[in-house]
Parts: sequence; C-alpha cells; structure tokens
Amino acid sequence: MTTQNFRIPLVDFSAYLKGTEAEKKACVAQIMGGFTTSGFLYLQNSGLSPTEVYKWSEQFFKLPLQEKKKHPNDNSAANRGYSGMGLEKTTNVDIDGGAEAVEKLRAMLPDLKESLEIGSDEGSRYPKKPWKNHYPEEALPGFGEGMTKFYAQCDDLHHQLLCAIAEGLKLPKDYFKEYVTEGDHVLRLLHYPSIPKAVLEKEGAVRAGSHTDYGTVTLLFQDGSGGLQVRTPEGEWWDVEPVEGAIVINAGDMLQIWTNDVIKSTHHRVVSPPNAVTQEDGNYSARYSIAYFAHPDHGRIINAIENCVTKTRPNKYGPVKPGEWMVKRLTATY
Ligand SMILES: O=C(O)CCC(=O)C(=O)O
Ligand SMILES: [Fe+2]
Repeated sequence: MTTQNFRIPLVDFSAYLKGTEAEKKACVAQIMGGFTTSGFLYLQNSGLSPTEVYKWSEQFFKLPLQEKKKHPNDNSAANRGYSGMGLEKTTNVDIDGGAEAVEKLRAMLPDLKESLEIGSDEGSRYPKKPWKNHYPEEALPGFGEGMTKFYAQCDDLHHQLLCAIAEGLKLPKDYFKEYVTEGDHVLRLLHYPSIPKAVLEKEGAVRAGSHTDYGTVTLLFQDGSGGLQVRTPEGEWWDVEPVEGAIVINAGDMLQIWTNDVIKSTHHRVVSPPNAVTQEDGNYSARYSIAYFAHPDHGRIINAIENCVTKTRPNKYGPVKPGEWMVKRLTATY
C-alpha cells in the first residue's frame, strides 16, 4: 500500500443501520476500505452523542488535583482511575524495549495530558469484576450513572461495528459476538491542558506519543482542537482533522492479530494542532477527547481467522490472550 490509497473515509452509518441491502453492502465496503488502508474512519449518524460526557469530563478535570488524586489508576490489571500529567507514556517501544525503554522516553518527552479510566460496572449487562470504578460521587453526584450509561451505548455501537466487520470479512454476522460479552472495555476521559505554544512546538514534544491501541476498535470523540495524526505506511504523519458530529473509529491490535494484518492497527499520536488559534496569553487552548477502547473478553484466546491466512499471507501472530496483551502493554507504558 502507498500513501496514495491511504484514506480515512467518512461513513454514514445510518446506511448500515437502516438502509436497503445494497446500501448496507456499500457501507460495509466503505468501512473495510478505512480499516484495511489507514485503519481509521469517520462515522456519522451512529446515534451516539458525547455531549453529556464532555460536560462531566470538564467538571472532573476542573476538580482540585488533590480531589482527583483520591482516585489513582495504580493497577494495570484494573486500569481504572485517574492518571495525572505525564504519568502515562503512550508508545509502542514497550513491545521491543520493555518498561526501561518507556522510562527513558518518558523522561525525555512526557505526555502532556491527564486522564480518567473507567471500566464496566457490575449489573444486568456485565459480570462482577475484582475492581471498582473510581467515581467522584461526592464532588460530582450523578457522574457514575452518566458514565455507566455511555459505556453501554458505546458497547452497543461496538457490537454493530463488529457485525459490519464480520460481514466485510465474509464471516457470519455474529462471528465476534461470543468474544465480547464481559465488558472488558475502557472508557477514557482525556484532558490535554492549555499549554504554552513554545512548549508544544519544541522538537519532539507531543500531547500523546505515537502508539497503537490494544483492542478491537477505539471510538474516539475529539473536540474541534485538532492535533490527532495517523502514520502512513511511508512514515509520514496524516492529520485526522476533526469532523463535526463524526466519531473517529480506529482498529486496534486485537483486530489486526485476528485478521492477520488484513485490518491495520495504525500508529497515531497527538501533537500541536495545525490550525489552532493561540490564546491571548500565547497558549494553545485545552483539548478534550473521549476514547472508548473496546476489547475482546480478556480470558479468551485470539487466533488468526481462517480466511485471513493464505499461502502468501502466512499466520504472523501466535495465539494471544487479550488480557495478557493489555496488561503487558499497560504495565510498560504507565
Ligand atoms: O486524544 C486523542 O485524540 C487520541 C488519544 C489516543 O489515541 C489514546 O488515548 O489512545
Ligand atoms: Fe490511541
């Protein structure tokens, strides 16, 4: 593949949800076009709105640091709670170099962001887990309820996307369904604080370092700030400009492993926004995003799908346990 056929299609998902058979088929082809080239697409008319969650997110990050620190994300297996500025270093150097390589990178180029990770809550939909979410209910009553609702809505969209992907791979529509029942997904609220222009324009400075995501797909809601970039096969950085009302969807490592590289889990990062207007004080304004990392059930085994393995495309990855993959990568990057 070359940069020439690299694309991030703008997909009207209502064609898949409510269209005729022909419209559905065309929509599936568009989705696969994105996932098999750039690994990214924009999704419109998904029925999902992040407006309420953005409001909660702004309120959460405005809380005093000592309040936020009452809810630390200090356990990679749980992956729930607050991470302060520069704590996580999103990168892939862990895969080859391990935690030590990440540590070196973090010292040089810390990520300029803070985040709150949220997992599934025990209830009618998901089983009990050994960990609980850190909801700042005292400071923000209703926060937990809002997150639980949005988490499930994102999961519904995840299921619909997996059906479309299965169809695109010529598999039964519910092929993936049995692998995604336990709610091992992560909802992450992200805040990239306002920052002096000079800091972000320093050589190598990033709001979030280059990395791939770990799961099936990521649903990414970004505000109008810009700065998200995806890496082309030639190693150039391609702007994923914000499109109002559209969700950015990208494939993660698990889909790449499952499909033996037919679907791409592409490197992406967040840098200084290309069209940003600086504030009067010379700062870039704050950026908010919300990411939903959908994951297969952590205890399952993922192996290459049969029709993605051919003589010319031999099985590249061994069997992988999603939970082990994620903990290994999170342990190194935090
Ligand atoms: O904030 C963004 O736009 C991207 C964040 C991201 O890629 C991640 O958290 O994995
Ligand atoms: Fe990411």
